[in-house]
Amino acid sequence: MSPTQPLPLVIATRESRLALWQAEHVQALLRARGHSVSLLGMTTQGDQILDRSLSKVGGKGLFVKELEVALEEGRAHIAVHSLKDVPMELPEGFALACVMEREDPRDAFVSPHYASLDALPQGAVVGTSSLRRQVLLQALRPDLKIEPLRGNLDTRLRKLDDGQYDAIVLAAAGLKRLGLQDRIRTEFATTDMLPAAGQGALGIEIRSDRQDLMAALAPLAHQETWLTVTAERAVSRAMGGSCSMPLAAHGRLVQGTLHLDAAWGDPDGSAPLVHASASAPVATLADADALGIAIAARLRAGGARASHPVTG
Ligand SMILES: NCc1[nH]cc(CCC(=O)O)c1CC(=O)O
Repeated sequence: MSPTQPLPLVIATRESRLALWQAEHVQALLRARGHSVSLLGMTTQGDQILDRSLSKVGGKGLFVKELEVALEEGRAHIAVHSLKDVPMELPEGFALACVMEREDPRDAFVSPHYASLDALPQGAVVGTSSLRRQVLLQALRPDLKIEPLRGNLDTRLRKLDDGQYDAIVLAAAGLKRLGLQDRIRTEFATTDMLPAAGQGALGIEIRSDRQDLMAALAPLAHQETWLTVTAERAVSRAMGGSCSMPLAAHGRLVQGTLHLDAAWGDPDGSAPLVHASASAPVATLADADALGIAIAARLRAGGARASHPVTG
């Protein structure tokens, strides 16, 4: 029943449990469409450098570069990424073939002893290496001590269980995909912890000269998610997006109207974030991109900082 020619496909993937889950998820969907699909596991620099924050060593691209080399050399045909880790502009010669349906985009509060952020004692230690999470946590609870936390999901949970932190903040999506939803004590409201652009969504990257693959992957696309994350990523791109500044962007598509909230701040994370929101009817990726760019202009116009959200 496959509308396109069955293809032998190789998926390049990182070897963390979450990356493998995501690659196997895509493998199963493609197999169900008649393609024969194998996995090529690889380690990226992002997996190896665990002692420094990503913003200091080169950012998101560290998780995708080795996979792109495998695509370039023809050892693999597609790479499955957490969209949150994919740089806003792909290198020349690569394209996003599609974006798949989003898992829960929220951040999760994870702690062995405390039920929520509010339940943490004064001065408790919370682990996160994300500048966005750090600044948003500090806005909610200025007394908390934020400590760096790197590594894949299992590593981060182990460090929490070892007692190095009172609590950590993780994407709900990763925990749910790995069946670890029981570790979630509470999910943050997106109004308290505005998610990262693309959080919870998967993207499939290919070489842009492989239009034949585009056709095979098109059925895996989820149009609502694609529109939403395109707007979120446009904010990030227009703000010069990298993980060396705190940036959040979260969209919700309701009956054809995209409601987009965004926030950003200083690279040193010392000031409260500037917020902006806007809504517009969105039917195409170009519409979504334009809304993201408009919000970015508002964020810039918000000046260095504003304590109240700029809405409209
Ligand atoms: N930065 C690492 C990363 N990349 C994607 C996810 C989670 C899953 C997702 O957002 O799709 C995570 C872990 C986390 O932030 O807790």
